[in-house]
Amino acid sequence: MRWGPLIECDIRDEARVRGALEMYKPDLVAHFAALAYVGESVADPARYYANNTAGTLALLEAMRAMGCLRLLFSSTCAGYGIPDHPTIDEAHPQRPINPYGWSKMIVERMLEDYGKAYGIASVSLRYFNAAGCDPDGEIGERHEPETHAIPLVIEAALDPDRPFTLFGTDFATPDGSAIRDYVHVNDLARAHLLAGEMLLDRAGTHVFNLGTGVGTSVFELIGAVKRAAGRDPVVRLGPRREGDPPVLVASYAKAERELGWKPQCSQIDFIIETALRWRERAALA
Ligand SMILES: O=c1ccn([C@@H]2O[C@H](COP(=O)(O)OP(=O)(O)O[C@H]3O[C@H](CO)[C@H](O)[C@H](O)[C@H]3O)[C@@H](O)[C@H]2O)c(=O)[nH]1
Repeated sequence: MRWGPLIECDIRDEARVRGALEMYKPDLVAHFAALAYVGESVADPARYYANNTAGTLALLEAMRAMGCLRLLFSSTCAGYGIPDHPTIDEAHPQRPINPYGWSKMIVERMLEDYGKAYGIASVSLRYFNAAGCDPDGEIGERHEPETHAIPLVIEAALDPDRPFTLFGTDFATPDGSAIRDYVHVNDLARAHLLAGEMLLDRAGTHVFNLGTGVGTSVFELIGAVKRAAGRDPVVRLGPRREGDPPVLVASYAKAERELGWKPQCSQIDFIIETALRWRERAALA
């Protein structure tokens, strides 16, 4: 498949999106961008509903108007809320516990309805914890402000003046810290290619978990950074962050069965190694 241009624009600007669709006449649209900070969504839900939910609605309307009827949507595991059991498949009920999760779950609902009423075919990819960087150290994540655990633990290992605050040590997990399923961005990228191929000849509304089936606690993350950086990150123990579920781990069996996808480079040590390489390179730039 040939992938078209990456267009950076406010998707709420329907006229601009229509213009881009008019110019490129794509067979499908992949919509990656979103606000994705759990804590921020609790403090400022309006931004999340405006960007993630209303923005995707405007995008869908532009697509419908221009006759582009396939969408690849970056969704999230945050829709699962507090899971009933440790490893979750796509049939697990969706009941988010933060506005971020709701803002995306509503889009998934819209996609069902748009599929039935207007024939929009879609794949929602429910990312678990997207992590790691391009192994060459050329592409990585930089958020302002940074809120994600991996870059912050790395920062705390490299700069003792920027300690890492661990949010919650009283979860019902073996070491008391929250468990997440970290999946390397290159594995996520490959899933998009496969899902895009699938959408070209399959109608309907589809959802897939993208995770590894392996959970890593925040304490284990700190241990992995210590191994990679050769230094102890400075850590402070803090209270839980509002909206944080204790455990989120994916079953990716459906993606394996229907997309032929499985994680290939999401071992936690590799994720940390690539994130550290990117951070060191970015510091030199
Ligand atoms: O300074 C920090 C930052 C994070 N954490 C902990 O580290 C874990 C991972 O936190 P991140 O902020 O890195 O990631 P989240 O799990 O909050 O968020 C991720 O998972 C969400 C679902 O809950 C969404 O999918 C979201 O897009 C994705 O970034 C959590 O237990 C969090 O409490 C800390 O202890 N201290």
